[in-house]
Amino acid sequence: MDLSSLNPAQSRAVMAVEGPILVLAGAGSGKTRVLTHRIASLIETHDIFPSNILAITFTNKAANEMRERIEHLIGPVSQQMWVGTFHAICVRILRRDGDRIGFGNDFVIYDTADQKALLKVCYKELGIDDKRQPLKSTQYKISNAKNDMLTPEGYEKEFGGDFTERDFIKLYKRYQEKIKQNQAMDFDDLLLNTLLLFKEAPDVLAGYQQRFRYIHVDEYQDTNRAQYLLIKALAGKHHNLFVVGDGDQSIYKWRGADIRNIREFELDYPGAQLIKLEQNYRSTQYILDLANSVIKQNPNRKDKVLWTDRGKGQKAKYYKAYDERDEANFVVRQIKRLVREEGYRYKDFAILYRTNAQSRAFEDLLIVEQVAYKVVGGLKFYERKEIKDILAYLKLVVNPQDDVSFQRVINEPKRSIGGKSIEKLQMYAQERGLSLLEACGEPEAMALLSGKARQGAEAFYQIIGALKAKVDTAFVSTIFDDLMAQTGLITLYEQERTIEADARIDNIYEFKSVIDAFEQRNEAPNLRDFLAETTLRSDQDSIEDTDDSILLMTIHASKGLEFPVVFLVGLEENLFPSFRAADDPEALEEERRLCYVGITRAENMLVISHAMNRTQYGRYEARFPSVFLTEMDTACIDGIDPAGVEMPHKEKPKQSYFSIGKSSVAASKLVPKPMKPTEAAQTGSVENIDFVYKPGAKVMHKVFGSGMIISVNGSILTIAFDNKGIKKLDADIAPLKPIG
Ligand SMILES: Nc1ncnc2c1ncn2[C@@H]1O[C@H](COP(=O)(O)OP(=O)(O)OP(=O)(O)O)[C@@H](O)[C@H]1O
Ligand SMILES: [Mg+2]
Repeated sequence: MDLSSLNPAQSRAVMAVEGPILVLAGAGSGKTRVLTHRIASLIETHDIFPSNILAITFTNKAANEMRERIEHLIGPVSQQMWVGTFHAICVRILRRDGDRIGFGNDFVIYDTADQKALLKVCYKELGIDDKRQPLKSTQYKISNAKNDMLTPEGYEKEFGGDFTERDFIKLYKRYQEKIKQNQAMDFDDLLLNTLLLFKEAPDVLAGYQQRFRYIHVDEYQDTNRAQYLLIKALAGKHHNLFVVGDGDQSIYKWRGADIRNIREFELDYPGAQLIKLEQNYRSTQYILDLANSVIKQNPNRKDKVLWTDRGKGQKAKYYKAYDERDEANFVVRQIKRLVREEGYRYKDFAILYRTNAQSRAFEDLLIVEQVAYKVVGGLKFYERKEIKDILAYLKLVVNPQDDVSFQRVINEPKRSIGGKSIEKLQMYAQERGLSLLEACGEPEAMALLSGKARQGAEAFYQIIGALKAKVDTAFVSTIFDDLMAQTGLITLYEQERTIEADARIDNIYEFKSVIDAFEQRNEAPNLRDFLAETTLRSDQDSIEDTDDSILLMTIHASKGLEFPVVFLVGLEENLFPSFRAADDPEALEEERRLCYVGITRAENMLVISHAMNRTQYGRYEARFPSVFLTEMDTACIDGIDPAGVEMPHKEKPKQSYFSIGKSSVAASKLVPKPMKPTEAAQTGSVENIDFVYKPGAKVMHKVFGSGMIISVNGSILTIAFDNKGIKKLDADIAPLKPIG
């Protein structure tokens, strides 16, 4: 093992083999790197079998990187090593041994959208009004209960006395019954059921304890209770547990992460070695000092030393924007300049923001400017309708019990099966303990449906049946091709001849290439594993190294990553820190840690900005600069007034703020149409400004180029394109931008 690329403290961590070890260190000090090196060293120097090693990472991207690096070092035997996220590891365990707690290895995994669909059914059946008990909050509460290891019964015991909890308890119970009936698990169930398995089947646990002699966990500060218990169980025999983390980067408290797990590691694992790393290899000194000036405002933390020999570097740049469009304009102008003058590539830049909705202003401009960009975790590929439809078909092929998937696609494409028919099927199925798909195989049930619906249901049953027969022998790609041929999904979209349908077809082909890649990567590719992998895909996975694109993402999604240049935008009160932190000191501390994470992603250059006015939830209003700006050490920032940050002003910016070269966004042609804050707005995924298009206005289309609007009918625009003739497009979906 070559240790020359590690500093003494890092080498110590790599060479400490037995017993519990905690590496506690600030951002960019090489924690993840040490973890990877240690695994390689176990195999290379200490002759540990790869199959005795478990490594838990925070994202699938990190897992793949680790696997690749280790494969590079030791070759294909690394395949026997288990590397993955908590969820992926649990899936693997449950597929092998879930039968011991009543799960076949065919169970499907429900993502948040599936969860929502299932909850809707529960609301309906129980007659509970979602205005009184909002669906989103139920979803959140169920997840929290599960992270705290509370089953519906456990929850009832604890909180049943409180009448305001009554509806929630009913919903949680019904939800859990149904999910079990469907042979499904949501993300939290994966952890919970693994723990349950270990409790019910101690021999199974003993087997894994024996197998995983060396256990590793990255980003330990963000583990929740269930994850903590899982590690504790697995490490229960050999106690060779190697965890790395940084209390200052704990940013998932709202999802149940418990910072005590890291603080009390030495109590939980007596005799633990503590190793601290102090040299930072990522950033220059100004950036580190700036990060430190913010995080040191948090009470109850141990101050850490972090130094770098990369030199002082450049001070952070500061920009006070007039509004969010001016902010975007500034950022894009800077990026273009740096590419032009300093030899940066687009992929060297990351724009980090607090909420997803903020990406919109940047996207607007980047499209007009024709600069390649990627929104990480924004509009997720796997959340698009056509992809979810295909996934639902495939899930149903694997698991005929999956009623949620059945309802999603039974009438997609149209098979004349409406709500009434489904209700009839449901009644029939319920009485006999069948799934909806199974009911379609019963002549008696079919007799209940009208002629057309019956034909549709029978055809559907046949399609799924024929595919199911191939599941164990055929390639995933063959099953996919068959599915397309039998359902005619692509053909139908082709007949639509709209841009949206074309985009959907593109996405379906893109999906096919996902399958191809999966088959190339795996020795024995099968549909079950493929579905597990796609459902567990995390936000960071959409980043591809080869892309030369600017990356846009939330600070949460940037954890563990690094970029040569970082733009940290929207440093405003009630945005960053979030309005939720207004009168909650603990929430404010978490926001501050998030700010620390954001700053420490930067290698060479950091640019911070805020806007004096912003449209949020449809209202254009004056904004106050973030408290974090006032905490930052001004000696590390260029262009900021050391006397403090000024309050908002309302003067108009110079015209140049709005224009970059020829293709400027003409602010005057756009009439903002206020939108109500929706449920989605709270999760940050809503686009908060919408534009009214008028006849006569010029627009730019991503594919067709420039054109002029001839008429407007609702959201349907008729546009005469300069080179592509006249087309009708839906303003809500088409990749269109107004141009001046
Ligand atoms: N000894 C070293 N020599 C050279 N480069 C190093 C060394 N240690 C770490 N690095 C580099 O420093 C950067 C940061 O390392 P790494 O991502 O492992 O830090 P981290 O502590 O995990 O950061 P974070 O807290 O953000 O997850 C990486 O580019 C890594 O390759
Ligand atoms: Mg790391």
